[in-house]
Amino acid sequence: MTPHFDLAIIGSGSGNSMITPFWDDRRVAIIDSGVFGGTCLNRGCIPTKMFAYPSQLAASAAKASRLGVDLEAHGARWREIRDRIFTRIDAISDGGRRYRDEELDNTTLVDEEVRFTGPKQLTTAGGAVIEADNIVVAAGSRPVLPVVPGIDLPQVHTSDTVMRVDELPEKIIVVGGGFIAAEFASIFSGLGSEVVQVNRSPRLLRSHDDTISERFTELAARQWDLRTGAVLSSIEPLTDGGSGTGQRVRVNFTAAYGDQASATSDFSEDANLVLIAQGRTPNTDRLNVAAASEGGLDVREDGTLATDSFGRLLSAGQPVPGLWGIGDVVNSWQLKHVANHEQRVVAHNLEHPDDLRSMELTPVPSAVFSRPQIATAGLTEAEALALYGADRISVKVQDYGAVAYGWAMEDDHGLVKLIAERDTGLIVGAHLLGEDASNLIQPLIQAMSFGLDAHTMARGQYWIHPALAEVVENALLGLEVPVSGHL
Ligand SMILES: Cc1cc2nc3c(=O)[nH]c(=O)nc-3n(C[C@H](O)[C@H](O)[C@H](O)COP(=O)(O)OP(=O)(O)OC[C@H]3O[C@@H](n4cnc5c(N)ncnc54)[C@H](O)[C@@H]3O)c2cc1C
Ligand SMILES: NC(=O)c1ccc[n+]([C@@H]2O[C@H](COP(=O)([O-])OP(=O)(O)OC[C@H]3O[C@@H](n4cnc5c(N)ncnc54)[C@H](O)[C@@H]3O)[C@@H](O)[C@H]2O)c1
Repeated sequence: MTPHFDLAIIGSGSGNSMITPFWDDRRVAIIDSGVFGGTCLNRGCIPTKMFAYPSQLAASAAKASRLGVDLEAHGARWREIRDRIFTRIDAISDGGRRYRDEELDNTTLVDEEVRFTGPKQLTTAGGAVIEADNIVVAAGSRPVLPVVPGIDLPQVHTSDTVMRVDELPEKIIVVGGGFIAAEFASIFSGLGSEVVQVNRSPRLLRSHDDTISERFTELAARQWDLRTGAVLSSIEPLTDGGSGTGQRVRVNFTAAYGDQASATSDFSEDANLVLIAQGRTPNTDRLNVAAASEGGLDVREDGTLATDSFGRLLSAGQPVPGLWGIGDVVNSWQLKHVANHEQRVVAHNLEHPDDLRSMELTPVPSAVFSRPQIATAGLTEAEALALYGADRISVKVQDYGAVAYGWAMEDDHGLVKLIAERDTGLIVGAHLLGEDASNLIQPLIQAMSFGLDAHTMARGQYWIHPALAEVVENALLGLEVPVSGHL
């Protein structure tokens, strides 16, 4: 007999948190053909930050000498760092898997690839059919690999595998200029690898505000070998072996803009390891969504599945009863805190069909845990200019180096850039680059989320003196916006 569930969830990342106490007396299938716990836990947010922190410590030696302190980094014990990180992570993944598989009576773990074979019907790779009244698609995304000769060589990695290699690579080539490339170039250069980063466009982190993107590109070029205006064309094994960690590869790049104004010409670099970081694609194509409803599910141009604001999957623009979507497979933010919010909303909506709630949180913030860190929320200056026009916004760039704690740090690069509506003082964009940017931005996210205007935020509370947060206070005070009653 075909097993029938009240709820089936495809994906054990954010999908695993869908199983609230409401389901205790109901039958739930949690389906994942990969490692239990999904991307963030096993190969995403968490291990990367666990590598970023020791890397930052190693890199602090150079910073310290500017302040008259002689520190020396004697190298990083890669295997020890790797094993500390994954001993912890693998135990969490194994524990979560065991809990769902063995300890709970109401949940069934299906560790196979599934695809839709009918409305509310899934079939596993092994041919087992599963039916469920409700299906939540939380199938995530995966790295995009360019189709070039040599891409299958064992020296070529993505973020899925690079954190588990046996040796710290002597030399690594990072291909790409987004979040993942920025974080791994920072991690490996901090730990002592020679890093060459190659990006197609002249600027790194191009989706960020121009001031941030320009400053980060400049700082990256000071810390590792940055080449821009080039694309990967092929990778070939080198027969002479090379020193250090196994056989090296030769990585060939072509000038991205042909004969045009680019200063770059074709070039090759040898390395022990190549990291491809050219974006992630939603796992929609693994699901056979054409069979999920009459007429199939709606797929957006970027490959994500379309949902309404309640998280219901759509077919011809209409919600399909019982089908829901969360996370990277439905939104292009590809951020864990966004997936978590969507999960909470859909969990509520499944439990309360007569009181549906919308995904409502704005703005969506993010941080790049690179060296230096970057944090952002809301509109870039270019977006604000296009939306409001120059005379309706005020922009302030405040350097870390201009506040007391910045003097203590002898900071020469950190900045806070704020964009606000001139007539209301509401903050519409916040962009930070520098020490602890991922934490410093949080009060700005709070103000933007709750509609607090810039002057009230600056003068309606104490700012601890002389904490680094004064850089945010000063940026707020530098905006040309209405003055509140606070002194
Ligand atoms: C290197 C890296 C660093 C990151 N750092 C951060 C960060 O610092 N902060 C942040 O907010 N975000 C970060 N992210 C993004 C974050 O990890 C993702 O947004 C988040 O994990 C997405 O969760 P999800 O539940 O949508 O999908 P996932 O966690 O990817 O879960 C999807 C699961 O579905 C399974 N699956 C897919 N298709 C099928 C199928 N057909 N059958 C069976 N199983 C299937 C997969 O095996 C997978 O386990 C990072 C990502 C990467 C790659
Ligand atoms: N700290 C974080 O929150 C964090 C960290 C890592 C990843 N993530 C999430 O994962 C997503 C994926 O990260 P990512 O760095 O792979 O993607 P990304 O979109 O941030 O960057 C992709 C890079 O690849 C380049 N690229 C794309 N196609 C190319 C092509 N054909 N040829 C040459 N270059 C090309 C782009 O120009 C860009 O520089 C991010 O968008 C982010 O949402 C978040």
